Amino acid sequence: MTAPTLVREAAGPADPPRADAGPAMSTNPSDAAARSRTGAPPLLVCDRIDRSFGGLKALKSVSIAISPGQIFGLVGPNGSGKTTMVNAITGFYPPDAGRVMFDGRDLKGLKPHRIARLGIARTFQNLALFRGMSVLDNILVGRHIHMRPGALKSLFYPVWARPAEIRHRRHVEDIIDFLQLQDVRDMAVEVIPLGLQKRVELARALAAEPRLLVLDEPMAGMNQEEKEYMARFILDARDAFGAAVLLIEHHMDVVTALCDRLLVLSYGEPIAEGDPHAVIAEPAVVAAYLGKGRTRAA
Ligand SMILES: Nc1ncnc2c1ncn2[C@@H]1O[C@H](COP(=O)(O)OP(=O)(O)OP(=O)(O)O)[C@@H](O)[C@H]1O
Repeated sequence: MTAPTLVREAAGPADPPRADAGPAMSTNPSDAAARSRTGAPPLLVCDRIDRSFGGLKALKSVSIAISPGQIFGLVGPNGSGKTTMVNAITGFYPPDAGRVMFDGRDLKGLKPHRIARLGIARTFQNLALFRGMSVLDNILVGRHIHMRPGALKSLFYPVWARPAEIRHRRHVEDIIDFLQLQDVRDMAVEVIPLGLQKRVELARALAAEPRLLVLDEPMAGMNQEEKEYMARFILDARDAFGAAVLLIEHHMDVVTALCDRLLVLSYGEPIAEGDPHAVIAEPAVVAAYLGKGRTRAA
């Protein structure tokens, strides 16, 4: 198998605008930016999110808008608040202030599993796979949000559940083919290389059929070839499934190659947003990465 090259592909197809979509928050500049790329209203809008841990302000008025089919990069030095932002969106650490709207719906008060059911799937910075389970079974876990057997259905398990189970397995097999995991599908997940484990996490997220895919450092610890495969799979996933992607990544070559738009955080604050190539050249961004020019404010 030849490694795909890490090149920017033409933007993928956007979902047609949904008549009922789009929160009424068009004053947000990110919102306008998201809309301008595809013409579709944003799928995700985070409006001035704050989040503290004790006296530490991990996020200070962070706004994001992502439209269907867009790959949005979120970068920043270690501890700048990227994972906290992911946790605010996915319901693990609800914001102290600000709103998260997904497809026009306010996510306030919703638990992570309810948010997942609305169509947001994530991968974790540190792998969160089930050791002792096969690759196939780990990916099947991603289908659980679509498995809701009622008491009556359970009573007639063979009649109701079998066809559903076959459907779920077929969907998972398609994803295994899509991500080229056939050779390891029956292996215990902990014995396969890290690069493939990361791919299994992506597969599990895709199994949920998300409309927004949140990828927290999907290439951490990978060598160049593995990074190039993963980059190709992210682009293909966006194109094949029409999902929007929020990508957190430290590798700048990846970010500039994949992302349509980039937001940089430093000490929990947005310091630059826009075209990835332009953003990473901004003096404030260079200074943040070199650790110059700012002192941490609590
Ligand atoms: N559960 C928590 N309790 C206390 N502090 C936390 C918690 N989660 C995050 N923080 C703090 O919030 C700040 C932002 O952390 P976060 O993990 O969001 O940064 P990050 O940009 O994702 O960093 P990295 O690139 O190292 O993963 C850090 O100072 C971190 O120590």
